[in-house]
Amino acid sequence: MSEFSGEYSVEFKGLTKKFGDSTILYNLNFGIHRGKITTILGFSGAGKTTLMKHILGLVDPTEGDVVVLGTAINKLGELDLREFRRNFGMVFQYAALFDFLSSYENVAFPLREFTKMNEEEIRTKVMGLLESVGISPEAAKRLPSELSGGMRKRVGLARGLALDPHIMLYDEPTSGLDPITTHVVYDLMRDTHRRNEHRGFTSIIISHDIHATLKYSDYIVFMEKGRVVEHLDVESFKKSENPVIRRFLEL
Ligand SMILES: Nc1ncnc2c1ncn2[C@@H]1O[C@H](COP(=O)(O)OP(=O)(O)OP(=O)(O)O)[C@@H](O)[C@H]1O
Repeated sequence: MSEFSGEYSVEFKGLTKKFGDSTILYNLNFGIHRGKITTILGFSGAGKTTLMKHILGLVDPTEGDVVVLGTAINKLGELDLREFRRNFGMVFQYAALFDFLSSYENVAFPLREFTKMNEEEIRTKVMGLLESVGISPEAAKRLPSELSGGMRKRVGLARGLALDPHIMLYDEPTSGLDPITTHVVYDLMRDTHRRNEHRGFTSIIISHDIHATLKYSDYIVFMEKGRVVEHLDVESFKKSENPVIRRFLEL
């Protein structure tokens, strides 16, 4: 595991991405603060998911570098990249659990895949993780189809945390949830962050949800058409006079 201690967990250095003739990201230069919650906000098609894919090394920059925990991830070979991805935990839009595995087995999966832990160690770790996200031992035995949407997100979060990642990535983590469950999930994300922030744990969230973003983020990166319009701490963001931001805030 990385002992990285720089100011930014992720740095985009002159990142440009083109698909064919269309430019999707334009010469981005900024850093995502280590130990903080940063939300990437913007309208559909702004390039948020493409940016996230660069952080994970799933797509290569057309120009520039993406430096994660001090390593230019776009320069790693396949094997090193696979190992490096242990630094990340991910929670995607639809929780993306394995349907045929119980909650317990879903959380145990990365431990079986990537560690040499024995069954007893796995049990202790999985039950601790499930407890930390509010999943009972009884619910641990259930299949995802037997859980509510909010509970599936909790299990997804527990699974994302299994390998003690340095960076958690959430792509639209609450889409499809009702407003109350949305806030429960955000509370959980924040609690998870606070429990781990002493070790530089960084949370990066992609969202359209302005209200949750203002409530839960430390920093906000607002993107429009492949460019960063503002990158500010949340209090400064609320006061931004930028007309694009004002329009978004008034929605
Ligand atoms: N593999 C690809 N090939 C071609 N174009 C792509 C590809 N991936 C994304 N794009 C285009 O890049 C632009 C940005 O897409 P992206 O998914 O990053 O936006 P987004 O901000 O995440 O949007 P949303 O909020 O709707 O998910 C879109 O116009 C999309 O069509």
